[in-house]
Amino acid sequence: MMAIARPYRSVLYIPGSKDRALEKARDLPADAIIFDLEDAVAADEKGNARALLAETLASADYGSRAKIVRVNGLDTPWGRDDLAAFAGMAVDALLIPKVSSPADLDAVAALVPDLPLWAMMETALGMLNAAAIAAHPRLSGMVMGTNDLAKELGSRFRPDRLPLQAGLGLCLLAAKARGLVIIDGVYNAFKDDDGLRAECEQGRDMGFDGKTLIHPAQLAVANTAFAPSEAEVTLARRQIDAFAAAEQLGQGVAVVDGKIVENLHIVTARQTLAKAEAIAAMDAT
Ligand SMILES: CC(C)(COP(=O)(O)OP(=O)(O)OC[C@H]1O[C@@H](n2cnc3c(N)ncnc32)[C@H](O)[C@@H]1OP(=O)(O)O)[C@@H](O)C(=O)NCCC(=O)NCCSC(=O)C[C@H](O)C(=O)O
Ligand SMILES: [Mg+2]
Repeated sequence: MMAIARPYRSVLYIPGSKDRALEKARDLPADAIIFDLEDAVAADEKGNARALLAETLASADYGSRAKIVRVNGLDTPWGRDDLAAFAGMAVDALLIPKVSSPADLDAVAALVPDLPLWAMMETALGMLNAAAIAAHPRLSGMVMGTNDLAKELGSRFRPDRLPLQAGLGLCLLAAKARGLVIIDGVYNAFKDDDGLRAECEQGRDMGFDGKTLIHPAQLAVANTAFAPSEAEVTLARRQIDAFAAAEQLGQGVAVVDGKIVENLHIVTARQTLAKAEAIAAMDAT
């Protein structure tokens, strides 16, 4: 498993057609931005949004935020033109919607020789093929599309997301097995902070790197939920110190707060500290 090199606590969707939102995002505390040409843009706005976004990304400075463009699928009238417009741009990745099999990524990879690809995981077939999709050599990230997934499953929205757990778990396993970034789906009720917090906590507990968001008001909750807390950082330091002291005595196990600490826990502790440092560096920019 590969440690993530940059934080992805908050990944904000911005409709590529909304110039005010595109401008505002330059100053928002998002770790990454998904510039969306797919579902957030109406059919008769697709061409204008593509042109506006290409012009914006060529000229605007989004600082250290990761820049990801979600294109339309190749099975739509706009997919090919989207890929042509952004294949040579200085963005961090292209996000491909509704990826159901590695062949969907092959088709994009043939048209985009260089950029890393990310996959929207949001179809029933995509859940079943998650391991094969994650193994694609051009893939570096996955994003859960929980709205489309719920639509395909015919499931109801529940606070515990029980109907989605199988899909979330399969994609998480697939991504982690290949060292990919994996981001949880959106929380639609963008004025409900408590509901968002609960869903972020659930995603963090499961192992997601962060959450996709639809409104700036959701940033603070996600940034807090997916960062190591002060207590976690303090515990990580104490575990590292205690284990080092145990090793000095020729022992392979330490005890902290009544719990054993072995070498594997030190790996996690070091990852916690590395993540906290990466976040501090991000927040300082
Ligand atoms: C949800 C919204 C339509 C709400 O828009 P609005 O009513 O304009 O919100 P506010 O008036 O509260 O906005 C306040 C200011 O914030 C800016 N703003 C709003 N949203 C964003 C944003 N996403 N990024 C940046 N800035 C944003 C407004 O411009 C206002 O600025 P100011 O004028 O200075 O006050 C709207 O938030 C929205 O369109 N959100 C994005 C929706 C979207 O991207 N949907 C597609 C992705 S979700 C999806 O597809 C998931 C997946 O595929 C699945 O299947 O699950
Ligand atoms: Mg979707």
